[in-house]
Amino acid sequence: MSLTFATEQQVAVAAVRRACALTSSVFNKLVKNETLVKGDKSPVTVGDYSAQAVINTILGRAFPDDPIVGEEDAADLRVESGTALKNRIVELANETLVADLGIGEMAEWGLGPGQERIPEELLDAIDRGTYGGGRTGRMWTLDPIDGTKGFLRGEQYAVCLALIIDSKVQLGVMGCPNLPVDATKPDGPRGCIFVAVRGQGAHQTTLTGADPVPLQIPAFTSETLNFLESVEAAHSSHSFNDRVAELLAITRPPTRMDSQAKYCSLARGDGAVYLRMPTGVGYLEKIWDHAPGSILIEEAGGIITNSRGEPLDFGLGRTLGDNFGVVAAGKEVHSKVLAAVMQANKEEAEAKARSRV
Ligand SMILES: Nc1ncnc2c1ncn2[C@@H]1O[C@H](COP(=O)(O)O)[C@@H](O)[C@H]1OP(=O)(O)O
Ligand SMILES: [Mg+2]
Ligand SMILES: [Mg+2]
Ligand SMILES: [Mg+2]
Repeated sequence: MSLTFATEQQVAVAAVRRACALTSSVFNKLVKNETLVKGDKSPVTVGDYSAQAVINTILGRAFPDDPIVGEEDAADLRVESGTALKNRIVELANETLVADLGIGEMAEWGLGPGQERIPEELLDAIDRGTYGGGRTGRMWTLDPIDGTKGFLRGEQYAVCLALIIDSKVQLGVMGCPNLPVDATKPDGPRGCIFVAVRGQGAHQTTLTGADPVPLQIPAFTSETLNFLESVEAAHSSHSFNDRVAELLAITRPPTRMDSQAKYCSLARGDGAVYLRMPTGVGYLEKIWDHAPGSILIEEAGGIITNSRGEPLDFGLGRTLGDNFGVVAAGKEVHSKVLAAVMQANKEEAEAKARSRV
């Protein structure tokens, strides 16, 4: 393991880039009967499974000893009723793995012509993602498609991969195939990869790895402040954000966007604050939904905490534990937002107490 994580970065970027090519092609070919419904009712597509198969295959070859905390598992593909889906996933994953080598890619990672896997190897690769996480050791965390709802709507989604060592995120790579390269040109070219390495900063490239641009969260004035928030009202409280915006006298409307693309947008200054407060249904946030985004924000000069001002804890297992939300912003803005979040929380608690008497 090198201290600069140069190889890890190269492998992670290659894995995310290939997965982005796959998910884009799945979207273009997507037909309804290729969408499964998982126990949690979230739309799980053929894209989730095949992207996880591709990324875990590459990680497994490059770093055979590293465990992976991934969102998906192959259980539904190992039963008779999953055969058609499995065949489609095997075909797509292999198509992606055997594509010609791109910039910085190596055949020894199992990439390039002639590197097809048998179905069992690909299902096992998906199941490399079942690691439970924990306080110590080196591990990857993967969300093959974050923002499945955005993906299915043809809007924002992200392929998200991070390396965690002893509970601390050291490397984050996110691919956003539908994100405009330049937010001021929404109709311009789309597709970006975001990379952050602990102590080495953050940058954005195109999906092919071209045109690297360093990322630094800019300063915002009270007139330019605005929020980035989920599209889905079930995923974070829109009304809470409205109250915080009111307390901060924010006049610009929030930008609603699915997935960790919100972290990417924040890191390059498209929006000023990412606020994600629980909706009160007991949902626990997963580490793969925040690990790469959190290092991107920190390396772009920002701060990310929960609503109590504490750092997110990536050492608790597959989840972040008790859900106190997420507050991410540039350094100066973060403290102001946190104070307003605490004020809005206090008001909510007081209103609840009043309704009880
Ligand atoms: N009740 C919930 N509260 C918060 N996040 C949720 C909830 N249900 C699902 N999610 C997760 O929110 C993330 C997307 O967030 P956003 O709406 O900001 O794009 C997804 O990872 C999604 O998980 P999943 O991938 O299992 O669907
Ligand atoms: Mg999901
Ligand atoms: Mg997710
Ligand atoms: Mg997902």
